[in-house]
Amino acid sequence: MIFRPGTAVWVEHPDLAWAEAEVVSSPASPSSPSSVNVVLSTGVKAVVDGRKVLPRDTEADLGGVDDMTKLVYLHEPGVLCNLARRYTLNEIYTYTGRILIAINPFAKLPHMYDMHMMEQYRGVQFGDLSPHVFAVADSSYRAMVSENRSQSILVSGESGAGKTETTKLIMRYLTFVGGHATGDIRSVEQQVLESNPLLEAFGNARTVRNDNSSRFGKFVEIQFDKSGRISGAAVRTYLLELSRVVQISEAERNYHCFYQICASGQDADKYRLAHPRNFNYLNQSHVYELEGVSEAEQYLKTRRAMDIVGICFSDQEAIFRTVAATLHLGNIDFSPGKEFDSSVIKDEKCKFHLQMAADLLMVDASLLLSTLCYRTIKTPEGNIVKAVDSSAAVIGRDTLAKTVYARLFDWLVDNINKSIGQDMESRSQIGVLDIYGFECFKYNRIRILLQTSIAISLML
Ligand SMILES: Nc1ncnc2c1ncn2[C@@H]1O[C@H](COP(=O)(O)OP(=O)(O)OP(=O)(O)O)[C@@H](O)[C@H]1O
Repeated sequence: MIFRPGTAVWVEHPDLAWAEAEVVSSPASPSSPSSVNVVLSTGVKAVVDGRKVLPRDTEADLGGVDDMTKLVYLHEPGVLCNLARRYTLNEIYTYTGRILIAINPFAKLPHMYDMHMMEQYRGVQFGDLSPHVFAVADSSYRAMVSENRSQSILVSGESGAGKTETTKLIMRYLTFVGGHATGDIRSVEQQVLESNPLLEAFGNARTVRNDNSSRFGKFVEIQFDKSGRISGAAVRTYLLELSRVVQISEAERNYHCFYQICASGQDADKYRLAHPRNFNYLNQSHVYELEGVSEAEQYLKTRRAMDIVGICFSDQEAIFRTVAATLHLGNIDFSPGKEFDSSVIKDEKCKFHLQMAADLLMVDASLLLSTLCYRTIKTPEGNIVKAVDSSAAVIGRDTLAKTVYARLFDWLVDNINKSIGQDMESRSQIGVLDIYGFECFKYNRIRILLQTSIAISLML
């Protein structure tokens, strides 16, 4: 693009992402035909790559526009500048056509979500009022009723962007407009929310961006009868990040339940647990505590959530036995055996953890050990038992820990659904997909690459 001198432009900036500038001359020199001489709004002169210069609308409203399709230039700096202008005025929501962009306010805004606000958005045409998450929920509800078709709302964004909070707000609004068919005092929203501490204890962890990051995808399905009243709900979870059970990066943590059980006092003693620094699955990062969080209190909260969901005492005991067993399992280490490519348990300490893991899982300790140190290969002539080296034994141990944890999580979700009450014959549903947040690191692991590509393909 050729820019005439005096043209208002955006130029890429290492700290600000984009900076306001004005073209002085273009091209800067015959030897570099694509570069442009600009002067930034700070007065600094610069020569920039003309391919990274974008036009700027000098007449744009200083308060921003509520729908970005109204922008003269719908490019990255235009969008960012508009969102920033609105955010300065405490407008955290902006539309781009039917898409709602929400900026995390990191502050409580009760007036934004109270009953009065819900009344205001009820039945109002999308776009008639200021952008709001209730407008999205309302238009979805009305489309479901008038078209008699199920709807879904996709909530996506970076880790810590506010997806889970937004999902809760959508549920609150749907409960408000949909009521409950059976007149149950505990609303579906309440029931789904009451199960949250439980899901969070087992499926949330600290990441670099969020102390309470959901490490699983969640599809909350609100079911409606033919008159548009809520008749049930279900929570479907998927893609729990299992690698976290056995491997964590510095500054992150494993799932909350592990720290909670270590701080549970008598229960921790019963399961022969100690401070998290003593367990291989927890001490790969040195973050053991979260600011303002008492793990002992959280443990009681998780127990209470289990009571609410209707998990009986003996099942609760079995759940925490499994969690404790996972920690002991992670402390079983191996040394090379006498024979080539074989392994043996490393020392007395490891033998203690093996015995504990076996007792808690209610399996035979020597059988557990041989399962980890040997592999059975099925052949047409019969089974061949082959020893494995110590690194393969460690992989086997970690796979076992991840599998046990995955089964435990699925079992919990099944119980939550039984407690909430699904309507198998519902007429239509509104599904809210809270896809788990992607993270941007300098070097992204394959998991993050896959997560991000799923999030992007769902958005398209
Ligand atoms: N609308 C909002 N109003 C007030 N605070 C908010 C809002 N949205 C998010 N927050 C704040 O941001 C924090 C992180 O939000 P949330 O847990 O919803 O992020 P997330 O996108 O679900 O993250 P992750 O993908 O890591 O699970 C919340 O604990 C809350 O403090």
